[in-house]
Amino acid sequence: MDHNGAYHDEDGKRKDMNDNTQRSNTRKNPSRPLMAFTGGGSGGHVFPALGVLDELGSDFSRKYRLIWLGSSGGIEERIVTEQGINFKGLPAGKLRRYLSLRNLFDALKFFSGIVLALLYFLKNRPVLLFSKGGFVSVAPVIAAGLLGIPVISHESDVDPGLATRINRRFTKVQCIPFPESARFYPAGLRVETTGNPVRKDILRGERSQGLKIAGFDGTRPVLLVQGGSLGARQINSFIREHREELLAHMDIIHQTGEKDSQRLSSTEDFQGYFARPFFSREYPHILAAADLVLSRSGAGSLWELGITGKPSFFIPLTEGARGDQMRNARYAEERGVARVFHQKDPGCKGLDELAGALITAAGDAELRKTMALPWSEVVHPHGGRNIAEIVREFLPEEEV
Ligand SMILES: CC(=O)N[C@H]1[C@@H](OP(=O)(O)OP(=O)(O)OC[C@H]2O[C@@H](n3ccc(=O)[nH]c3=O)[C@H](O)[C@@H]2O)O[C@H](CO)[C@@H](O)[C@@H]1O
Repeated sequence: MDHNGAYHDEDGKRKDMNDNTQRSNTRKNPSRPLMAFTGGGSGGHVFPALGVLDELGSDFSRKYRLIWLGSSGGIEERIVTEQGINFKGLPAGKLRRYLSLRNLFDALKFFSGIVLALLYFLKNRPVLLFSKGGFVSVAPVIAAGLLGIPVISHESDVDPGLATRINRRFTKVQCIPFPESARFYPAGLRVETTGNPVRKDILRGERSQGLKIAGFDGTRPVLLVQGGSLGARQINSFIREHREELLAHMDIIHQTGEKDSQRLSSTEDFQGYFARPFFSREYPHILAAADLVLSRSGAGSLWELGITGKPSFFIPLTEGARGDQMRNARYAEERGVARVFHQKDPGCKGLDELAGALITAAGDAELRKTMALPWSEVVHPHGGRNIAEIVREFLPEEEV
């Protein structure tokens, strides 16, 4: 990729950043060494790896074939193939924390995932496996560990998820977001505080483009409401309840997720309200148009809102989750860059205070500036570069 953000294909032809084949690696050339990636279950387990690939650059994509091992039909398959990266689907169950007959089927899927990954690796011998976590990553990581293929693992959250905890036995280097996260890993494992990688497109969004997509004229402050890669029912209910009150003070762009999109976008005739299930290539422009953001506190969103300096209001996902989003959100709030709201957690402001807080911030540009300023002390844009340096340590010398 050159400094203008354009890529060059194998014949040296320049490609625009909006070209779907920008990371194109689908041309088969078996003589090139293979680098494998794994992870999935949500966008948060895929998008950060694109930030690492951006830093490895077009030279790397010319010299290496890339393969992503994920669950067939999962969100990772769509994101990765959209980026022109080869995808291999593996059977992957869910890791449930309760008894269910489905656990038996999922255990079978899990073991067949290990066998399939072993067979794939034996045949194709990748030089390295980069794991972005999520349960689907466990089988390939175990297979790589058994075959002595080096594994670099990256965890985006303050504390590791179950997949990362299992994977660390097979991992050569564990990359973490914050220095405070190191305490969750055993002594003897090489742990590197790299930060979280963010895909470069995120910094290339244009406000005017975002306003155009939403059909807004930019005279009123814009609130972006987003629920992570899958949408968020609780946030959607909040917006349904308070939409008219909020629309009296601001325009709203709302990423609803697929499940709620019908219910919310059927009422799209509200003036100043624009809803879509998911923003794909437009997302950086949509983010650039936002003056303030109401969001889940997945680690991916947290870093992207941070490096683009957005005043942020979080409703962490807690139902059925291990509490990672609450810890991410609190980490940001303690450092003064976000406000955290929750229905049940007594340590947070209640949702009944949220509409008022958003209206106050929308009407006060100085307050928004004060809220956004300390972000640069919490996150940084070098996560991808830091991880790319570690990746290079493991590549055969003549290929780097
Ligand atoms: C339900 C679940 O397990 N959530 C986890 C998941 O978050 P999840 O994937 O839901 O959310 P994240 O905030 O981490 O990532 C969302 C990603 O989606 C992208 N985006 C979002 C909206 C949109 O319209 N278009 C778009 O491209 C954002 O740019 C971002 O990169 O992984 C995170 C990182 O491991 C964890 O912290 C979360 O706890």
